[in-house]
Amino acid sequence: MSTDLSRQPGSDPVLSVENLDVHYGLRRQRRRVLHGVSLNVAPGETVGIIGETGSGKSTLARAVLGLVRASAGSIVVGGEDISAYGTRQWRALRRRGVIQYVFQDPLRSLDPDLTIEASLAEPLLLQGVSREEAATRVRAFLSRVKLSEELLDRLPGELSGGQRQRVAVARALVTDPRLVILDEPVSALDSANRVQILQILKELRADGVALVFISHDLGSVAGIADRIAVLYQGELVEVGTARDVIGAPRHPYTRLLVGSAPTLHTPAADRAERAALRALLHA
Ligand SMILES: Nc1ncnc2c1ncn2[C@@H]1O[C@H](COP(=O)(O)OP(=O)(O)OP(=O)(O)O)[C@@H](O)[C@H]1O
Repeated sequence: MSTDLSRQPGSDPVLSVENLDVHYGLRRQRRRVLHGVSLNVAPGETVGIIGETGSGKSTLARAVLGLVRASAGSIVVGGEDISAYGTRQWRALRRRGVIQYVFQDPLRSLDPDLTIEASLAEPLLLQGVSREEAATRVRAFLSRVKLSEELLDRLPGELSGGQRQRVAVARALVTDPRLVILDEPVSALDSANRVQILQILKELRADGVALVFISHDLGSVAGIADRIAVLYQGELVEVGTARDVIGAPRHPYTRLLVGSAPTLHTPAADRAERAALRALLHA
C-alpha cells in the first residue's frame, strides 16, 4: 500500500508522531503494541483514530500524553520533542495546558473530591489565572457545554454520565489548549448524550483546537473528523480524508470496518464480501 501516512500540507503540525514503537512487558514478556506509527495533526484539525479492540489506540493516546514511554520514534508537540521527557517535564507541559485529554470514563479525568467549579477552575489557576478571572471563564465555558450553573457546587459523583462527560470536555478545553486527546469520549454514553457531546465538540473546534478523537466506532468519528487514521494490529494501515477513507477505503481492514458500520450512509458490504475481506486479512 503506497499511502503516505504522515504527510499533511499546510502549517506546522501541532502533533507530529514519527516511527513510534511502544512495547509492554519485560524480557520474555516483552511485546510490541505499536509499530512504526507516523501521524501529523495540523492546528485546528480533527483526526479520528479507529481500530478494533486491542489494536493499540489507547496506547497511542497514552504515549502522546506521556503515560507510557516510547521504545523508538519521536513525539513532537508544538515543536517540542516530548518523547524523552521525564515526569517533571511532563508535569510542566500539562500545567501549561498545551495538551489536554478526555477519557471514556469521566471519573478518570475528574477528581471525585473536587466540586465541578473547583475541577474546572484548577487548570486555569495552575496557569496563573486569577481566581476572579477563572470563575468568569468557568461560567462562560459551562454554558458552551450546555450545563447549568446549578451544578457548580456538586461533586462528579452527583452528576449523570452525560453531564460528567460534558464537564470533562469543558475542563480539557477551558485552558485553550492546542491539542486535546479524546479516548473513546462518547463510548459510555447513550445515543442522545453521544449526539450532544459530538455536537459540542464540533462547536468547540471553531476555537482552532486540534482534536485527536479515538474510537472503535467509525460512525462516531465519521461526522467530526477531517481525516481518519486506521490502526490495525499496532500499525497505521491507512490515513486519509474522512470522505476518502469512508467513501473509498483502500486497506481490506478499513473496507471491513466501513462495511460493518451500520450508521454510515454507504452501502454495507454483504456477508460474503465481509468474509472475503476477513480471509484476506488473515491470509
Ligand atoms: N499496561 C499494559 N501492559 C501490558 N499489555 C498491555 C497494557 N495495556 C495494554 N496492553 C495490551 O496492548 C494491546 C493494545 O492495548 P490498547 O489498550 O492500546 O488497545 P485499544 O485499541 O485501545 O483497545 P480498546 O478498544 O479495547 O480500548 C492489547 O493487546 C492490550 O492487551
